[in-house]
Amino acid sequence: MEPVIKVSNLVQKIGRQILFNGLSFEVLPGESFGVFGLRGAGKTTLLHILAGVDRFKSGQVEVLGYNIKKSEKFKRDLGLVTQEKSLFLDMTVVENLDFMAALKKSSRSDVYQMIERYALKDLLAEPVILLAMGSFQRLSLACAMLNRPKLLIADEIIKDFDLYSRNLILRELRQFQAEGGTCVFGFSNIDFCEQLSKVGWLENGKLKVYEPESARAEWHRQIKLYAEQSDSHYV
Ligand SMILES: Nc1ncnc2c1ncn2[C@@H]1O[C@H](COP(=O)(O)OP(=O)(O)OP(=O)(O)O)[C@@H](O)[C@H]1O
Repeated sequence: MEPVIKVSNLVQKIGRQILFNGLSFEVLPGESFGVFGLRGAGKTTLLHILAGVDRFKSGQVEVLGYNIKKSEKFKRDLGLVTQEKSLFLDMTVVENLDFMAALKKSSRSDVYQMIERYALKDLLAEPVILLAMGSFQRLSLACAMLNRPKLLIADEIIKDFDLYSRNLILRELRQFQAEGGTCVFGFSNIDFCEQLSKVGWLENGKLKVYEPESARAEWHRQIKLYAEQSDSHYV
């Protein structure tokens, strides 16, 4: 099975800081790969490299069969949800969908399907800036899915928002994977492990791959160790 993502010896520097010191890993078709790490570990930077947004210092990155330094064709089959608000805030919901659909050469029926699937019908005339966080995230994912991608890259897709939006988004992600889609998520809440098939843990410039349950166990081990060390300072 050819990997959807193949990263070999990836090095990234920001100023003098070495953020990635030779990362190598693969993501297989249909996998749900979560990139985990503490604040500033480089989750967003790694996702942006995989999406072809950020340049990188050295190493090789292949996405959907393309060396991303040589070809941008992989972007046709990519859906992206970034961490910061990445819709047009001063346009309405339907204007965002229409504009994204035009860029991605999606059909009218794709737009209608997204409106239906992401329960956006009653929000079409709303300016995006007025949307509640859950609705905003439903629209972000709908826009990312307009081109029927093979690979979804999404940074902190589940946030602290309403349960309806959370359940709808998780349902759609499961459906996407059931149809053969591959996902890469950036996440910082360990409970998100439930949604994943693999976890890539970023720490000190390296990435270690865990089964989700082992990542959760490692997180709780570190928390316990940290609490014990903090307690011993006060003895
Ligand atoms: N454009 C930039 N200029 C300078 N420093 C940057 C830039 N982008 C990222 N950094 C630094 O690189 C490091 C990694 O940032 P990144 O946002 O990728 O981490 P993260 O794991 O996603 O963090 P968070 O959980 O806070 O989102 C941080 O130290 C950040 O300050």
